[in-house]
Amino acid sequence: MLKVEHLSYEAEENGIRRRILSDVSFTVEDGEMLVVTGPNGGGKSTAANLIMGIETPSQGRIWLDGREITDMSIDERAIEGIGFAFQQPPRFKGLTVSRLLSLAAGRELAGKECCSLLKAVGLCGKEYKDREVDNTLSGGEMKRIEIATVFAKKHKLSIFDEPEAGIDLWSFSMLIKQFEKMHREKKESILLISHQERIIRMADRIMVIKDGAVQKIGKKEEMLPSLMIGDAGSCTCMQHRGGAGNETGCSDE
Ligand SMILES: Nc1ncnc2c1ncn2[C@@H]1O[C@H](COP(=O)(O)OP(=O)(O)OP(=O)(O)O)[C@@H](O)[C@H]1O
Repeated sequence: MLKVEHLSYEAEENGIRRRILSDVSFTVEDGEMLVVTGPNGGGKSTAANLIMGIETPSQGRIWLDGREITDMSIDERAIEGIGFAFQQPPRFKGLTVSRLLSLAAGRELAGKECCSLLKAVGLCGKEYKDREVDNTLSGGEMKRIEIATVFAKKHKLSIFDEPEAGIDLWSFSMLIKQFEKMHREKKESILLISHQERIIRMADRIMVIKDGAVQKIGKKEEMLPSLMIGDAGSCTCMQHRGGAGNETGCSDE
């Protein structure tokens, strides 16, 4: 279980300190899917970055399975069992996709394993596994490879920051199936940041972050009616309705 207590974050911009996140507390229970939504600039990614250790909180504490991780590095948190898919994934020139997946898995993956991870995100393994993780990959391809790196290993908590961003409808449908499978198996907790209705509807609980604070948190059934009429502070969750299912057309599994 993830427990976040009284998390605050301040950043300096042009010499002025600005409070980005203010007294945010919540939990993600074992096997639970918590979807975080809310208006742009509300502080969702900042909260995720603080959990992963990418940013340091000015106040507050974080625990994973009863162990405090607040002062741990990103690497230590990864070892503790947190997986993270960035909103804007970094690129690594000189590294192949299969090498990146092996690094993420923590062991050397066979070609077939790489192909099946890539297939799960709608990419043809044969075409992509030997490509470099550099600027030659499109934004959507990069995003899907990043998500595959999280699928490469079992975590206690997997965090996905707007997995839908830049992804076409067909690949999105495949992605949804993967999230549904993960959720059904309940082997790990999932924190998903999203504006997408289909993702929001998968949640056990929904949390709305607005103006750097938790505006609302509750069970999906209680939260959905107000979200769907835009009561959550111009929540944009109805913008992107997922498309029809499709396969990669890849025969390498
Ligand atoms: N290091 C920083 N320095 C200055 N401002 C920052 C910093 N990090 C975040 N911010 C600001 O904090 C606010 C929250 O940003 P954040 O990326 O967490 O929002 P978000 O809810 O994830 O938004 P979106 O839905 O658009 O992805 C934004 O106004 C952003 O510009």
